Amino acid sequence: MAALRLAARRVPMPLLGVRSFTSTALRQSAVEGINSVGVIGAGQMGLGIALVAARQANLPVTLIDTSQSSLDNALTFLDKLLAKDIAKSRLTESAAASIKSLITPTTSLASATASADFFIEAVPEIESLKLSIFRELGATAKPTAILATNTSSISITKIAAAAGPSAGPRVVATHFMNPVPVQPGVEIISALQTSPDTLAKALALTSAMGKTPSKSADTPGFIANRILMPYINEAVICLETGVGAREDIDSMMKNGTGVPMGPLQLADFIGLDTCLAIMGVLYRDTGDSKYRPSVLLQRMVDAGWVGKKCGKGFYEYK
Ligand SMILES: NC(=O)c1ccc[n+]([C@@H]2O[C@H](COP(=O)([O-])OP(=O)(O)OC[C@H]3O[C@@H](n4cnc5c(N)ncnc54)[C@H](O)[C@@H]3O)[C@@H](O)[C@H]2O)c1
Repeated sequence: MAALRLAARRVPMPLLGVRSFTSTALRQSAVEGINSVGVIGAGQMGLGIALVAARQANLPVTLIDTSQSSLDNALTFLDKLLAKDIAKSRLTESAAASIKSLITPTTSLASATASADFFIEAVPEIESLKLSIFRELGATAKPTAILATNTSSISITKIAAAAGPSAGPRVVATHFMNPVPVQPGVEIISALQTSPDTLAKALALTSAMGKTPSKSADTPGFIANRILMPYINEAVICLETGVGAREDIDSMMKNGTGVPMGPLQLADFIGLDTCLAIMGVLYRDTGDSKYRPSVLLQRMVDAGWVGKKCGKGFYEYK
């Protein structure tokens, strides 16, 4: 339950009104050699990662998404998050404006490859998509750039192989927890190819982003999802087989284990498509039937009811 207890923690945001934001020219990087970050994918994880890179590490971020509407939604959400912190006196208006000015949205990956020293990929959990992005990064990013993935379950070694032999040692996983601005945990996963320098830079940058990194081996699900996903999957099986109603399942786990939300609501927040993809990897890569995804989870995804991000999952969202 360590992962769940972690999820229950609420971390106070630092008072950034007193922090000085400097111009790009004067900026002192928190991590040697890392002066700018490229975040690929502006969904719920990518936006959060971009925000903490700008806010905590004070680094300029290029936020790349192939969908203009995803970028528009991300910027609207960013404004909302910053406004909330201004309203709670956790941020001054000028600090919020500085943070926002550090984030540059674009639909073109090519526009970031010449400048970014550290990429963090956060596109959907689709293996072929991630492999094609790392193939491109391996061929076009700066020869010193660190290439990190936020994958929840896909083999980092396979992703590093796609980047090619010269880029492979610079590939690593920085697996942030959701919601990124709130959760302090991040898993750092090394591929077989990852060099000690890449690992050190990933640990240093995530620490500068205000996170507490834990190292994990490149095994299916790593630490967090090896523990969390079977728990969520079992909750869906409980619903499917009539062991309990959704409210009873969530209420029991919430009030019985001290987590901030029950497993079905948490699945809605993560995205049922993401949960299904992770269970699929755990099942396929271990061959162990204890990881078989629940039929109901598959059917919810078939229906397009993938959780909070689409307005409907196990619960409805406006
Ligand atoms: N949701 C979670 O709780 C959670 C937690 C930890 C890790 N992750 C992992 O983070 C990654 C992203 O998850 P998410 O929940 O943010 O997904 P999401 O669906 O919210 O966002 C993905 C974004 O990627 C964009 N995209 C698709 N193809 C692209 C491309 N070729 N180039 C650039 N952008 C592209 C989409 O337009 C979308 O905006 C996944 O690998 C997921 O497993 C998710």
